[in-house]
Amino acid sequence: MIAPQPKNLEGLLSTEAVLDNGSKFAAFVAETLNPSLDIDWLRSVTSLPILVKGVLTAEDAIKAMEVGVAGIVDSNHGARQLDYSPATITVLEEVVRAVGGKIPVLIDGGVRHGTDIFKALALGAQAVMIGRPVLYGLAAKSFILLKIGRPVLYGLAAKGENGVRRVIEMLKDELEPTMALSGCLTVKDITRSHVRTEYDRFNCRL
Ligand SMILES: Cc1cc2nc3c(=O)[nH]c(=O)nc-3n(C[C@H](O)[C@H](O)[C@H](O)COP(=O)(O)O)c2cc1C
Repeated sequence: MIAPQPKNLEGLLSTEAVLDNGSKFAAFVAETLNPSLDIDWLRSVTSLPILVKGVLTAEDAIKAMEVGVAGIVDSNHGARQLDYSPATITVLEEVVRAVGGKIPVLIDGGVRHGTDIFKALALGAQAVMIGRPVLYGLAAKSFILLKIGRPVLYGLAAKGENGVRRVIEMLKDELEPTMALSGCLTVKDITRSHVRTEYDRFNCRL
C-alpha cells in the first residue's frame, strides 16, 4: 500500500501498486487512474450532482455536456500531473463560450489572491476553488509579507481549522476592495468588460 485507501471509495478502488515490475510511479498511475469516464456508472452510485473536473478545451466541455453533467471544472489538477498543460485561466473563456451558460463552469489552479477570483468571475466562471492555499497558506504568507513585513503562515498545516478560515477570509478581504476599485457593488456586477486578455489584444477588441 503506497497511499491510504479513501473511505468513500472502499471496495471500488484499489491503491495497491505492483512494486517489482518496472516503474513504481507507472504502476501506481495504472492502478489508480482510470482514463475512461463512465458517467452512467457514477450516476448509478450517487444521487449527488456530478461535475467533471479537468476540462481544458471547448471540445471536452461539449462532450461533458452531452453526457449530462451538472457542471464543469476548468482544472489542470494544480498543474501537478502533466507538464505544459495550459494555465486554467487562459482557457477559461474558451470553455465558458462552449458551454454557453447551459451549466455552471468552475475553475481552480493558481488562485492566490482576491484579484485572481475577480478575473475568473469576469471571464465567466461561476465560482473558483482553491487547493494549496488552504493546505499551507502560501497566499496568506505573501500577503502578510507585503502588509506587515514578517512571514506568517496560515492554512491547515500551520493553523488548523482557523488557518483555513483565515485563508478564505483573506481572499474575501482582497476581493471586496478589488470589486470596489472596479466599480462593482455585487459579484453580479463583475463582467467581461472588467478584464483585458491576450485575445482582446490580438483581436483588437479594446
Ligand atoms: C496534495 C494534492 C493532492 C491532490 N490530489 C488530487 C486528486 O487526487 N484528484 C484531483 O482531481 N485533484 C487533486 N489535486 C488537485 C486539487 O484538487 C486542485 O485541482 C488544485 O490543487 C487546485 O490548484 P491550486 O492548488 O493551485 O489551488 C491535488 C492537489 C494537491 C496539492
